[in-house]
Amino acid sequence: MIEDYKVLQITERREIRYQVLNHINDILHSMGHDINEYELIPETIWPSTAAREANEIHFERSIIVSEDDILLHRKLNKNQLIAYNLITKRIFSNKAGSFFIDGPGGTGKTFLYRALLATVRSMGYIALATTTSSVAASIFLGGRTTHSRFKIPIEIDENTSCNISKESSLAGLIRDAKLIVWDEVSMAKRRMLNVFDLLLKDLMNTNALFGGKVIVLGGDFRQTLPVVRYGKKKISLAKVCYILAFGMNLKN
Ligand SMILES: Nc1ncnc2c1ncn2[C@@H]1O[C@H](COP(=O)(O)OP(=O)(O)OP(=O)(O)O)[C@@H](O)[C@H]1O
Repeated sequence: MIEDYKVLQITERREIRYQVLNHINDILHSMGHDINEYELIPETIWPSTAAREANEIHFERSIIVSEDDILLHRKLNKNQLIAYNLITKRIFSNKAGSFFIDGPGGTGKTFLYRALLATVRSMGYIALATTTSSVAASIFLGGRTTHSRFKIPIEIDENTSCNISKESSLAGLIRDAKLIVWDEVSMAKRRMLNVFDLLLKDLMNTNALFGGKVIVLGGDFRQTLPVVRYGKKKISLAKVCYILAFGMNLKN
């Protein structure tokens, strides 16, 4: 490998060594490892952005669901079970579906998402868990902010699009996802929904809402429901999503 780098006319030995270690680290990252964990070299090698992404994708594709989570669906209450059955039916019949779990904090939304994610993942499929805020993202296994998972810029305007190439492994992961959960959607800018919708349409090569995927949005929209651009019109999510209202507080 060192000889390969010499061809690139890098003359300094230290720089060649550094480039080679970086390259090895990138390969290890694609397999879910990091060169520093082996304690073979004194310096710390930081992974490149591409390697970090490869590592995350490896993680998403190999999530192991705990026994407890696999059994969560058996504990669902009546409202949660109705939602769970409707959503899983769409997922496993390969049909599109947009659902909106509408409920204030403490009404069992997260519990339902965890049951759905566990069911899909335990069958070897990809399910992506995202939330608008980073604090909430940490509740889920593999949880990420929606901005970071779909590379949606923080500052968005009419012309914003996501920074994901169609050929990238991240695009492949999103295309493969049987389920995408986005909690706290009520805290996101409305335009973010449009950008998300356009990304999925583009990746799935279709004009169907959210690329024809099964999408579970959640949040508390007592006063307003967000709008999303559908074709050329802007329409309320209430018109295109199956709304499932959770009302009873389950805390304590
Ligand atoms: N079916 C259930 N069986 C047992 N406990 C449940 C069930 N559903 C929810 N809970 C519990 O009720 C509490 C509130 O549920 P959960 O966190 O899912 O609500 P939430 O709507 O997501 O609220 P928040 O937005 O504040 O997180 C949690 O402690 C959760 O473990």
